[in-house]
Amino acid sequence: MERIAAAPGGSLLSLSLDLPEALFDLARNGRADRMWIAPTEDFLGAGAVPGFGDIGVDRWRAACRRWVRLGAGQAPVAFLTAPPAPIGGAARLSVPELLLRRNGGRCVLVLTGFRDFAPAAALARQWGETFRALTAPAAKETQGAIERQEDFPSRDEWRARVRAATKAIKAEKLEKVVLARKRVVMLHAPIDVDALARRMAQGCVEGRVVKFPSHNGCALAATPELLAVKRGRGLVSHALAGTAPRFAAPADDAQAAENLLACVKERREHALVVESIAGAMREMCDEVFHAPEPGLMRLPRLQHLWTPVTGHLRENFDLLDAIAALHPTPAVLGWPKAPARAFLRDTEERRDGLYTGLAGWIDVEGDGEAAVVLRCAEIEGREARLWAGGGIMAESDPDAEWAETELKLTTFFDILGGGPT
Ligand SMILES: C=C(O[C@@H]1C=C(C(=O)O)C=C[C@H]1O)C(=O)O
Repeated sequence: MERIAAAPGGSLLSLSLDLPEALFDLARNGRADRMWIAPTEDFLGAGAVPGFGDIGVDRWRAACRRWVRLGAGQAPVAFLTAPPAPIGGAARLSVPELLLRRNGGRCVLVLTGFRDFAPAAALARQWGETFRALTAPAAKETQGAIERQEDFPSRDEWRARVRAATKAIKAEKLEKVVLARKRVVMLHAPIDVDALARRMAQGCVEGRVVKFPSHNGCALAATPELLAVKRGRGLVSHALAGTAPRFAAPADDAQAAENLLACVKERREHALVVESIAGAMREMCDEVFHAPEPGLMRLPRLQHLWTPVTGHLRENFDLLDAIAALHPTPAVLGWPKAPARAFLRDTEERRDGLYTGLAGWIDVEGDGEAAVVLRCAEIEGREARLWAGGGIMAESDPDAEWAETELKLTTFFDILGGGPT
């Protein structure tokens, strides 16, 4: 309290405290506004520092230069989002009042506030309240059965949309466009998003579970796609495009993988993404590298062509520059980007919530991660709006694309209770 009182006014102030693991688990079972649960690292956020709940990149950079840091030394973190692919654009940031971080067996609580003329005790009281709200016992878990569901567009409309896209591609207006569709699922009882997030995190092979507030509720995803990971000067972006189903029988599964790796259409679709990412990275990085052939990312229902692209960021470029340059990739928008965007605008595809947008975190040193929000839903009360899409190329078949999006939808639908787990 004395050190807080002595800190200069007009800047953000953070206090990091080591946290016993049991308290971390308590908070994880509580009501965090924002969650990032990944194999190597978990973040939970509660509350937002007044005036820093929705800030632009410049304001964040200015705040980082003056940040007063007390305590155990872990860097404070902001959560970031960027709009869905057809819009794209710069990230917005939110500085949590309370951040819980677990990595490498260490749990830390970072308390952040704006140091103004109010007494230090007022700041401490505010942190205490947010912590109690976060760790208050959760209501008993309920999971209503599915009452009804509907697909938008319908299957017939989807066929027409895919045909319109392949026609535009053949007319050489563009090379690829990512079409998406929505399933609106209504449950009998309000959806307990935190319980759902915990269930998703338990068996999550997709990589990371993210929960973020969105315009009309909250976005929840188990996403396999990382747009940008920065540690020090190292930057990695993962090209993920080209999809095949998984099969229970190992021989069938291996055959599907072989076909995917050999398929000219899927390889071309994937190569567009790799070339676009590598091109954007060369503007900011030295030593941009990727393997000449894609690998496979194998998920429970799907397998994807996958190429990590790595580079060393040059001086003066950071994670937020990388996001601005890379988002959206042709994996979720299409190629070239301008006609793909125009096609989606003219055909009035409106993506709810954060689907194909970004969710991530960044620390005051500029390290962080941004994931593409896929295999997700926007949840509001009893309703979950699930989204899935796929890259359309000249030779795409509407029914095959429907089947692919159907499999992508199952990642979330199964957890909601709609199918086998
Ligand atoms: C658009 C989605 O996925 C993207 C599209 C893919 C494809 O077209 O093959 C594969 C992975 C993702 O980059 C989605 O899951 O909704």
